[in-house]
Parts: sequence; structure tokens; C-alpha cells
Amino acid sequence: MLKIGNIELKNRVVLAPMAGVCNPAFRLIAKEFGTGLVCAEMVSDKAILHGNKRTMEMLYVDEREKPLSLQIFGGDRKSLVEAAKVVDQQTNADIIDINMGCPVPKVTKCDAGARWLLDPNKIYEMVSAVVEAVEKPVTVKMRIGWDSEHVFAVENAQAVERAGGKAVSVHGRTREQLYTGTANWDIIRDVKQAVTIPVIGNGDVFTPEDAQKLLEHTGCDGVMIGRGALGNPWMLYRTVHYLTTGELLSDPTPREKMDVAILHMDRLVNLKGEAVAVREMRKHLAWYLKGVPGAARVKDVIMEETTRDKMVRILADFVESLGEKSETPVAAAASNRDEAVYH
Ligand SMILES: Cc1cc2nc3c(=O)[nH]c(=O)nc-3n(C[C@H](O)[C@H](O)[C@H](O)COP(=O)(O)O)c2cc1C
Repeated sequence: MLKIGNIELKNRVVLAPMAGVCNPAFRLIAKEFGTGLVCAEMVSDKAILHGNKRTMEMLYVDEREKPLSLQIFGGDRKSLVEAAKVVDQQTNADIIDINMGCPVPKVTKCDAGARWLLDPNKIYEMVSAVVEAVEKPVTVKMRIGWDSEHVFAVENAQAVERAGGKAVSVHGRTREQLYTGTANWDIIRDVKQAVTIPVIGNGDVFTPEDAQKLLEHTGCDGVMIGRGALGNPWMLYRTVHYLTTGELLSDPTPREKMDVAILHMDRLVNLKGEAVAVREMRKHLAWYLKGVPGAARVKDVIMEETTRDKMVRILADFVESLGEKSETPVAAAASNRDEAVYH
């Protein structure tokens, strides 16, 4: 069983932190689909200390999402520590994760995110300072290196371990690669062999079989799934099921997809209000509709809509036109969920 500090996970499947995606609406769906640990989108230390309404909403954790890891980023020791204390003392999160992989210049210019990958000493200092200041377990999520010339994944993970970090997640790409090329699972394996804390492997897991392969190849304690779950939380459920039983469940039917898309939208409406939810939902609907036969015509129309009801009507008519029932085991899991209301 995967244990991070004192937090026991019921399985080895982790939903990756994804900005603009991993808010309570999607995280709860991921949890209902059996995911062992869900990660929240990254939040800046400065924003937490500033305490504006939107940031404080980003720190909200529903009891049903637990265990949950909340990710912070920053470049200045004092403010990172202070922000970590806020997460420690004022949120319902179980784990405090530090972002060491964000590649965007706005973040790296502030000496935060992937910038740390060049300096194991800084990693040690920053992680030690946070560990000393908080009660909750501290983890780090990192890329394997800054660029192909600076791949310090092993040294960096060892610095995290020495500093008292309780686990490390490793995305098998450098900062320079962004999302191009393939994730290097060999280096994730090197990290796993070099530390004793749990290592969670990440990168290019799009099917349950990929998850199994990553775990076998790297010897990792857990597998983290990001893009494979976009518009496809079934991927999480199918992976948990495959890793536990060896059985490969079929993909969801279009009706199942639309049912969950509507649930997702309704939770976003509760969370953020209709205007924001509808805007945010456009990208999710594009993901949910990806690969659904005949969905191209619906996609174009739905992107123009500005209300929840109109979007739902289009989805309902589309599903009706397909005339299928949802009866697969995944549908049963989805229909067992209860309603979430966030205020
Ligand atoms: C839309 C999006 C947002 C992301 N936001 C974050 C983030 O907030 N924090 C983080 O550590 N990684 C973030 N990532 C990176 C993912 O957590 C993950 O490391 C990466 O997508 C590789 O995993 P995958 O191949 O399973 O997608 C993001 C990725 C995507 C696609």
C-alpha cells in the first residue's frame, strides 16, 4: 500500500495537479472514479499570502476528496514557508506539495517551479524550511531536469529526501521539452533506485496498460496521470481496476461521457457561478467529446453557447440521437456518486 508520511492511499493511482482543471468539481469526479490521491492545481505562495477571494477558493477542499495534495510554488523561502503554514493550518488538504516542474518563464523568472532543477542545494534549503514549519507531510513534484545538459533528477530527489520530503513525483521530461518528445522512464527508474521515499512516476500514461508498464519499468510506488484523464476520468477508474484485477474494462459509451460531462458542468456552476463555469466548460466539453463519433458538429455549436441549460440541451439531443443505454460497469460507478454542492 502506498503511504505518504502518515497518509495511506487506497491504491497507487494519482490524479496529476493540473492548473485550470483540478478544481473540486473535477477532483471529486476523479475521486468517485476510484483515484487513490487527487492533486489540486498549483497556487502561488504570494497569492496565498495576499489572500484574495479567488485564491482562497482554490484552497477549498471538500471532505469527500480526501486524501488530497495541495500544490504551492514560489521562489522566496520566507513567503513559501508562510504560504505553506496557511495551507497547513487553514485548509483541509492532507499533503503539501511543492512545484518544481512548472516550465513557464513567468514562474521560472521568479526563481520558482522548474528553476530549482538546476540547484539541489536550493531544493534542500527550501524543502527543509517548509518541512520544519508544517505538520502535514511535504512532497515535491519535479521534472527530470532543466534541459538535456542539466538532468539532475537523482541529486534533486536525494535532496528532497534529505530535507525530509515524504515522496517525490517525477515527470520524465526536462523543462526545455515542455510537452514534446516522450517521457524518459529510465530516469524515473534511476530516481526510484536512488531514494527510499515513495516515488510516483509521471508522463505519457494514456491507457491502463501504460500505467502497468510505467510501474514495471520504473519500480515506482505510484503512477500519476495527467492529460490521459482530461475529459476522461474513466481512464483513472479503468487504471485502478486494471492494476488491481488485471481486467481491462471497455471505454465509456458516449452517453456515459455526456452524463459525466453534465455532472462536471453542474458542479462547476455550483462552484464558480454559471458565467465562469460555461466558459471553463468549453475546453472540458471538447475533451469529453473527443473521439465520440459524430461529435464534431455538436462541438462547433456548443462552443457558442453561453448558458448551462443550452449546453445541456445540445448534449442531451446529441445523446438521444445516438439511442444507446449506459450499462457498463463504469456507468454503474458513475451513477453511484452523490451530488456535490459547493458554496
Ligand atoms: C492543463 C495542464 C495543467 C498543468 N498544471 C500543472 C500544475 O499546476 N502543477 C504541476 O506540477 N504540473 C502541472 N501540469 C503537468 C502535469 O501534472 C503532468 O506532470 C504532465 O501533464 C505530464 O503527465 P501526463 O503525460 O500524464 O499528462 C499540468 C499539465 C497540464 C496538461
